Amino acid sequence: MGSVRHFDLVIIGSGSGNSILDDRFDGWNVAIVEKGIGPNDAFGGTCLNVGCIPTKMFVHTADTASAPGTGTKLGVDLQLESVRWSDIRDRIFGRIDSISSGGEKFRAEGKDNITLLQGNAHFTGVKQLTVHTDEGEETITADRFVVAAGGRPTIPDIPGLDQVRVHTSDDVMRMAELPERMVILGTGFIGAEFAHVFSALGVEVTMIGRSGQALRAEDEDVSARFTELAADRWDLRLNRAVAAAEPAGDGVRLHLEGPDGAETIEADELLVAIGRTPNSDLLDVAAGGLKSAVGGKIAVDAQQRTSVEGVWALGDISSDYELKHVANHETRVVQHNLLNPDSPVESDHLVVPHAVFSSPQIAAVGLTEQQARERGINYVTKIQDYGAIAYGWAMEDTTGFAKLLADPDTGRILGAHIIGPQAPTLLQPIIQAMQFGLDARTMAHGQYWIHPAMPELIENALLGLPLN
Ligand SMILES: Cc1cc2nc3c(=O)[nH]c(=O)nc-3n(C[C@H](O)[C@H](O)[C@H](O)COP(=O)(O)OP(=O)(O)OC[C@H]3O[C@@H](n4cnc5c(N)ncnc54)[C@H](O)[C@@H]3O)c2cc1C
Ligand SMILES: NC(=O)c1ccc[n+]([C@@H]2O[C@H](COP(=O)([O-])OP(=O)(O)OC[C@H]3O[C@@H](n4cnc5c(N)ncnc54)[C@H](O)[C@@H]3O)[C@@H](O)[C@H]2O)c1
Repeated sequence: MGSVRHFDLVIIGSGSGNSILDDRFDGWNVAIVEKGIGPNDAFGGTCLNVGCIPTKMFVHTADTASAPGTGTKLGVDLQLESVRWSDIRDRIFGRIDSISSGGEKFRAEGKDNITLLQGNAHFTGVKQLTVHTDEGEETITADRFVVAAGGRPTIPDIPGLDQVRVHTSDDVMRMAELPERMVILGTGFIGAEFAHVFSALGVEVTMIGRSGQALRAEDEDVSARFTELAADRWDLRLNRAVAAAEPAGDGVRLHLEGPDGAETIEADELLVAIGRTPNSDLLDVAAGGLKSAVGGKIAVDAQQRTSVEGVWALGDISSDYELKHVANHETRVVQHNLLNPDSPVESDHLVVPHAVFSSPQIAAVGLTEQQARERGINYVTKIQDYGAIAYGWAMEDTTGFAKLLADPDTGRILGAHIIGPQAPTLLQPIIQAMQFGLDARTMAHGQYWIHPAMPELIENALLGLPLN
């Protein structure tokens, strides 16, 4: 081994890990290691480059393109004249790519005490990392490490898949042209969001799921409603296994096994969205002495400490949740614990919400009804339709609802599930109530609710809970 540079702190990953560094670290000698993500090897991690932010910019665009569908029932006939894909794509990435390259420049040149090492890294010992940069291989050590190396799209082992063009969320938003037909494998978050985006922009979408429901991790009523609506909008093939893939002209042909036997599907493009794999394998965390948890994630305690003293992990590589707001929270915990070793704090994962920005939107927090049942928890529910509140009449909504679960004796809110317009925004006051211990009765009666605004959905759901 040549000369080994030693740092006070090494951070692996420029997604959430990049937010650790502020002025309080000015006296520290820090290295941040990043291999680059997506087709352009970008700086700044998943959310900025290939995740939350571009997808939601596409979702908003898709919502706008869907306006004719919602206008008709209101008596407003609209027409979608054209979708300028390259303009949409370039507008979105014009904004994102410059933020990414600005962040990279700042990290590379902005502070004398921070070194940006660009390249693939893997552990070669406890608190020892080897980085493969363009200039060659460099081994570094540090007193403290933060592992924030995230995950990557999982590619299934399907015969013939290596012979066809496979898109993942990493590159599908940058396609040169919109295809006529797209097949999406997976009916989870990413499948549901991209099915909305591409179908709203005029692509014929076929969605393949291996179970009998789309978004099956959601509350059973929400998942059932979403599945029903998805089947109206897309060619939804459930209970299907993909037996093989092969090229078909310039596109792809999939051979499926389903309830009615064998079938084939052809499309111009294939998007695989069946979950994500933590990057702990590529990083060889075992060589660094880091213990793994279920699914290959790095095991951490409530302070985000790994099994090696002085090494923390956060975000997708260690968290049970693959959500940016969770990664951000864990980042703040690690930041505090680095700066205040004598008064460490713990991550709070008690009330973690999520949202799926499909059409309709979905947002949820707390227990699903199936979880409450399985755990033998005493609960009551109320399902409040959008169609039964004034703003729901204005929207002529006939499919959306909010479902609440609460403890019948104390009124404590146990879970909330919303499917319909602005679901994530409508959920936020419930998250607040659950986090700060506000019970359903006090929440419903103890404040004004703006009339006739959409949060009346929540007010009515709370009032309708059959509490003792
Ligand atoms: C399509 C999509 C949409 C999403 N939408 C949402 C959403 O709407 N809301 C939400 O809350 N969450 C969303 N997420 C999830 C969210 O993006 C992630 O939870 C979050 O970005 C994880 O952050 P992180 O810091 O843990 O990892 P990342 O941001 O993935 O950062 C890890 C970094 O480490 C680098 N790296 C990895 N291995 C190495 C190595 N060996 N050497 C050097 N560098 C390495 C990677 O290149 C990467 O830049 C979405 C995810 C996807 C894929
Ligand atoms: N709005 C958001 O917050 C948002 C958006 C996108 C992604 N994300 C995060 O990214 C993660 C990854 O998203 P995702 O949609 O890839 O994963 P997911 O876990 O949401 O869904 C994957 C789906 O693929 C299925 N599946 C797994 N293996 C399969 C196989 N071999 N063949 C067919 N189907 C298979 C699973 O049963 C599941 O239904 C999410 O779990 C989420 O945490 C969040």
